[in-house]
Amino acid sequence: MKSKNPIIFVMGVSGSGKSTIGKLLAEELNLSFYDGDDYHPEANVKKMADGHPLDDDDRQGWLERLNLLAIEKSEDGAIIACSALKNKYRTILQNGIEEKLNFVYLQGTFEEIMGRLALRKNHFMPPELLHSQFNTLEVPEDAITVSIMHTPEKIVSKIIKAL
Ligand SMILES: Nc1ncnc2c1ncn2[C@@H]1O[C@H](COP(=O)(O)OP(=O)(O)OP(=O)(O)O)[C@@H](O)[C@H]1O
Ligand SMILES: O=C(O)[C@H](O)[C@@H](O)[C@H](O)[C@H](O)CO
Repeated sequence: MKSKNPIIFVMGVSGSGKSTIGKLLAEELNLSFYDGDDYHPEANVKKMADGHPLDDDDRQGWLERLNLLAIEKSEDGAIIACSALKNKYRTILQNGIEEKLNFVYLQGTFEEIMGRLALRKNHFMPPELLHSQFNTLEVPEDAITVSIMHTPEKIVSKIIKAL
């Protein structure tokens, strides 16, 4: 691992496993975990729950909050789950941080992820929004990319090896 206390963003579309993998990775690395979903304003959560995808304007303030969180945690390190779908969103997350952030991209196909969303219970995000998540996604070129089709433990060990 390059840095002792890294800031690691676990990114990908809804249902790719950001919360599941992020929490486990945080345990393994003894770092705190923050779920980007908890930083959305209420209006964003309501919009998604009502079946409407967020747009760039909706995401702006949310990404700025997560950027501030990353700055605040730059000494201690942290694992942050955030969809970070577009290149320009990832640029917002990096603002004002000298050291390059680590992005881990959880890669899965529409069918693989839809299969999991269909089974997931008690979550505000409707599976119908997965199409727009994929349409918005700009696959990162310089992220640690791991297939979601392994056990969470295996995914985490692959990430740790790649860091
Ligand atoms: N590697 C895995 N193998 C099997 N099931 C998994 C794996 N990773 C996650 N899951 C399951 O897939 C579903 C989606 O995972 P999770 O909620 O962590 O995704 P997410 O990216 O955080 O979603 P969202 O962005 O919508 O909050 C959950 O039901 C979770 O238990
Ligand atoms: O950028 C986005 O569209 C949002 O962040 C979504 O990805 C949700 O927060 C999350 O995935 C739902 O659980």
